[in-house]
Amino acid sequence: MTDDKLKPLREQIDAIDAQLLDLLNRRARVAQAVGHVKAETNAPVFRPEREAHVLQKVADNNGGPLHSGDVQTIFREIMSACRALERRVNVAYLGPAGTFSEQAVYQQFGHAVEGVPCASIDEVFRATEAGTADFGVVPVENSSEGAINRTLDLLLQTTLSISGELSIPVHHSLMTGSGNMEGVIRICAHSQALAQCHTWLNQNYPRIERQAVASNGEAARLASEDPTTAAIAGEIAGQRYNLGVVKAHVQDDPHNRTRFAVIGRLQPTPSGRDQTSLVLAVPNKAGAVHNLLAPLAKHGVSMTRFESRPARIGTWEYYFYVDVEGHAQDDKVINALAELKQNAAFFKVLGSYPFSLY
Ligand SMILES: C=C(O[C@@H]1C=C(C(=O)O)C=C[C@H]1O)C(=O)O
Repeated sequence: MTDDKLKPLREQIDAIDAQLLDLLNRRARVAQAVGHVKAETNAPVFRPEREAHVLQKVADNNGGPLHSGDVQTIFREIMSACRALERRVNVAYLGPAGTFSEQAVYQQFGHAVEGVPCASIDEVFRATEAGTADFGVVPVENSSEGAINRTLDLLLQTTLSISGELSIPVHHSLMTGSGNMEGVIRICAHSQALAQCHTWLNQNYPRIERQAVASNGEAARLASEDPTTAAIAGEIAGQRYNLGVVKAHVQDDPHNRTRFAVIGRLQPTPSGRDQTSLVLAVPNKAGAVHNLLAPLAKHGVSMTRFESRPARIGTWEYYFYVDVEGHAQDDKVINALAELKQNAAFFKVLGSYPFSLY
């Protein structure tokens, strides 16, 4: 009876799917043509400002009932597949497979990319600088634990630019091979993850040893090989290593998120909704930080982030990591940066890139 009613509706869906498939392949052929034009001039395959534009347009034009965020996810994957016909881009990230960094790669580039898992954040920078990878994805900041210092230090020295940013929700689970805690004598995770679950662990497993390891993916791998080890990691890492969930959502903050930067040689052109990241240092004298930032207000440039990091030269001097709204090619940003540079003892533009949708 139900099936009788479903049959004509499913026939409609089949007919629409056939049209969608045809349209998708028409789009793909145009992307191939774009690829040929780019190949002639050696132009970059991945254009984040153009992809940001396409995603903004589909959200603006979306008449529903599909949610705009879901439509954007679909179009992210369509563009990823089309881009892969031009060339599959390689993206380095903090591995092993199954980490939140890998999830961030797919959220930014879609799934039609070649992920290059690296053993450390340093190696992500090295692989991208050496050209083994076209881009790298590195964690910059966690909403509970603050800045990822190693990334900030490496950004200071690198010849690469920031060409994008994104943030993803970070939910941790406690997992073991058996799915329970019997016989478990240690809980492994990356030090950031242990810190993000600190209160929960103190309340629930105060007597079990905690061991920091290179990544949550590595913790999941260890737990899969040793019944006395539990891992704290994302569920994707747990699935990859066949772990059972003892308890989901063990992070202290339910809204825990991590922000990632995309690093590469590409310097995106203005998309209309951009952000610029800078590093600055000031001479060590009274009022210096205030003077340093005054040009931003003067030229109407909003600051969206301000982070300090010791210069580690033995004195109380700091590098300031500053994000501002706008692209380094926008007139008011050009003027503000020129003045900032005059007052700064150190000045580096890390990159201008489209504002993240996430
Ligand atoms: C097709 C292009 O190449 C890539 C694929 C895009 C797409 O599928 O819409 C958009 C930007 C590029 O990352 C392009 O540059 O227009």
